[in-house]
Amino acid sequence: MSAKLSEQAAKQRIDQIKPKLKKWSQEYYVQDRPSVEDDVYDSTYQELVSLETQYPNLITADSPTQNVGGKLLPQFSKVNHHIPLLSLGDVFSKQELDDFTIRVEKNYPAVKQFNCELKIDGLSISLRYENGVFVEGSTRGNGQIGEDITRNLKTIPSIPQKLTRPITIEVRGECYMPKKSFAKLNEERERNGESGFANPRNAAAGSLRQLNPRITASRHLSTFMYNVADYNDLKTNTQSGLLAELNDLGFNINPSYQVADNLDQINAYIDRYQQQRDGLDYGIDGIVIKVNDLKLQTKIGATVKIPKWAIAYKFPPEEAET
Ligand SMILES: NC(=O)c1cc2c(N)ncc(C(N)=O)c2s1
Repeated sequence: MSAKLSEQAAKQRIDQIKPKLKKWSQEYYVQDRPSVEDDVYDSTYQELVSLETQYPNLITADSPTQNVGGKLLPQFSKVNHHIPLLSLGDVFSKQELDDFTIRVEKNYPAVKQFNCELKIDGLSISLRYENGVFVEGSTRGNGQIGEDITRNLKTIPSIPQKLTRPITIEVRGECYMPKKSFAKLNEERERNGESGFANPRNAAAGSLRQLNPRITASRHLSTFMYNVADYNDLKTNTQSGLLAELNDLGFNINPSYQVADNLDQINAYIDRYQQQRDGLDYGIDGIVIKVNDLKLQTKIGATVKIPKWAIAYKFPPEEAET
């Protein structure tokens, strides 16, 4: 929490921050060409959240903290997410992570396990299946309304057109561009005199939000699925079991998830993947720690924007390549 500013100073700072975050958000979500690194956006956003928490009367409806994500591209028809795609609360230190797990276990003593998962640096997507058949896919958009990109998603090999069981389900995950594909794409674009994408996340977003599915198909995109909009048709009652069941249904699941019984195991997982991230063929910008029991997730619930049973531990920004 920043040092306590006077209300007037806080208002001045908030009035400085909001236009910056809106500009950066527009660049990031709509043009896929951000002018600042994620950690600059994240830390400025957290400063706004901290100031608005200190002075809730300074929160305005147009504040970036009051809506998730960017504008929708008018060329795509819209999809209403009946169960909103939430964002994630972020922590930037192990102390803050410790505070999160202690708070959850204090308020919900029944919590015994967390599930640790890699935070994939891609574009959030939602896939809807009816009786086991892929019927609709969309971007997160602002969490409530997304863009219908079904035709583009149908070109991605890791997205099953038909599940191994005829169930009706809505699954959420991340679409990403492998680092090797990103490097080849930028080499090709530069050979053709086009500007390269800033990073694999922007390349994935730019490739998914193409009007021509054939361009999407040429971009070697892949997916890792990790959440379900509702758990009705599933047999499992844990997050780790959910991932195994999604895998059995035919989805691509990131295999690096791990159940943790205590904070030491969570910290060991974080250290392991902070070291291994450069060797992965996909970008990760942190770790997602979730209460493992699905019924407890539901009991703990969410705010209007983020789940209270999960947190994202964000890695420090990678050293800029000299
Ligand atoms: N915004 C979100 O809720 C999430 C975003 C992400 C992400 N980018 N990568 C992995 C996970 C995960 N394993 O849950 C989540 S959850």
